[in-house]
Amino acid sequence: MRLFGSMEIKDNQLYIGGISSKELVEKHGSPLYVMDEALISKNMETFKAAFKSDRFQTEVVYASKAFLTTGMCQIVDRHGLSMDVVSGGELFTVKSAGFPMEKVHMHGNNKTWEELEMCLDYGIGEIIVDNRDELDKLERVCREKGKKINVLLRVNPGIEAHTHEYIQTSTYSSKFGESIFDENIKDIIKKFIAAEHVELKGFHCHIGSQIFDEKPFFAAMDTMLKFIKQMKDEAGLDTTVLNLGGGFGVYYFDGDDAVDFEKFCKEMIKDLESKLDEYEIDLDKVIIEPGRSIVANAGTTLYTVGGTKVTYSGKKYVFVDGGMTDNIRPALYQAEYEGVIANRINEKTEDLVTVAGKCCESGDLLLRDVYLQEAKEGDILAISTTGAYNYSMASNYNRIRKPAVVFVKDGESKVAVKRESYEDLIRNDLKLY
Ligand SMILES: Cc1ncc(COP(=O)(O)O)c(C=O)c1O
Ligand SMILES: N[C@@H](CCCC[NH3+])C(=O)O
Repeated sequence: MRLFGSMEIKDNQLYIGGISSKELVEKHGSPLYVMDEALISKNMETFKAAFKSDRFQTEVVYASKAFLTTGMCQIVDRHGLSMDVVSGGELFTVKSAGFPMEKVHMHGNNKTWEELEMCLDYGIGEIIVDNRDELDKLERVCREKGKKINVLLRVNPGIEAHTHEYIQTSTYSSKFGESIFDENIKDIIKKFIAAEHVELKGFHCHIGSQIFDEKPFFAAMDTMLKFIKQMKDEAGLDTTVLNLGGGFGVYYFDGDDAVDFEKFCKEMIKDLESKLDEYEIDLDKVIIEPGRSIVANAGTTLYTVGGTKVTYSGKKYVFVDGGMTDNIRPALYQAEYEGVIANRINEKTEDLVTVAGKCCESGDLLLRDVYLQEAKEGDILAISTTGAYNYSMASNYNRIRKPAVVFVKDGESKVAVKRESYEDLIRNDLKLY
């Protein structure tokens, strides 16, 4: 298993943030989401330092869908990043954490009336409007409240990125945004420009997630710049902000060629600057929205092994006390991960096993056909790179209690989310009779 951030091996054990896996599980129980705070901070600072230009303002917006808790909002705030939210729930969390509302960007392809009202009541910085109908909705809410709001229009530049089809967002049939190839696009932009309560600041695009190949990002950027020029010339677009979204691929398992985001951001800025000259346009601000690349490698899930089984066909399973309820990604995207027996990490990895969770689904598999140290009941299994889209996509299936989340740093662990209790499971249930 590749080690990230503060991970180290001492006394035959995996340590994260200066604490052994055994101590973490003894103190906080299992399964346990462990977040390496120093690595999250480092990633944020890297993005901030690398995504800078003398030519235009830049803004790094953390895509909170990847992982959001109140404590995470505090970390994002400490590092001066902005925040992208896509629902009333994310927005409420961010507001309740005391995060500055002017740095919040609201997304979503189907914002409800209630969510649009929240955006205006909370005074958020910007709404990314998904489509022409949403503009009408937003105008109505603004009119009723006597308020104005800055917006970007999400457009689809039609760039196919090589990633799982479920997480591509810029194919011609994607549900997100208005296509730049729509025959009415000029009129749509004019409608935005003419809108009384809405200030169109520019455009947003996001081509997908977990993308390794850098070419589609550059292609999207180029297409967007040409589109901006066209809209300036043909639709009278004035000030311009360009938000290029997120999607930078990270390492999960052997063979993944992660985007070096420091180098990539610098190249992106250089390319943008030279294209602005080439196309004779100016941008006021360029924004990126990394989610996964900030938190994925900083997360490790610790499980307790309940036992093993060899099937009639000879397949060996290791059973753990979590599964698809805390990590849906293998079942949803056939995602692959790396794992180790964290309390005997130096032992040889000679046992070919599949790690299964405890849900009533044959597809509830966390690691498929991997070599591990020989696992026994009571061992701790660590799976790395679970910081993004694990906790945030956790489910209620089989009423398995959701794990606690702890942040670790310099030998200290802080609980960021308490483990769900049995009482929590029925807290909102009402008897019908
Ligand atoms: C609009 C938007 N911005 C940013 C992101 C973050 O993407 P990632 O976590 O891959 O960086 C997403 C998710 O794919 C998204 O839909
Ligand atoms: N949830 C997805 C990615 C979607 C990103 C948000 N648009 C994942 O786990 O990889």
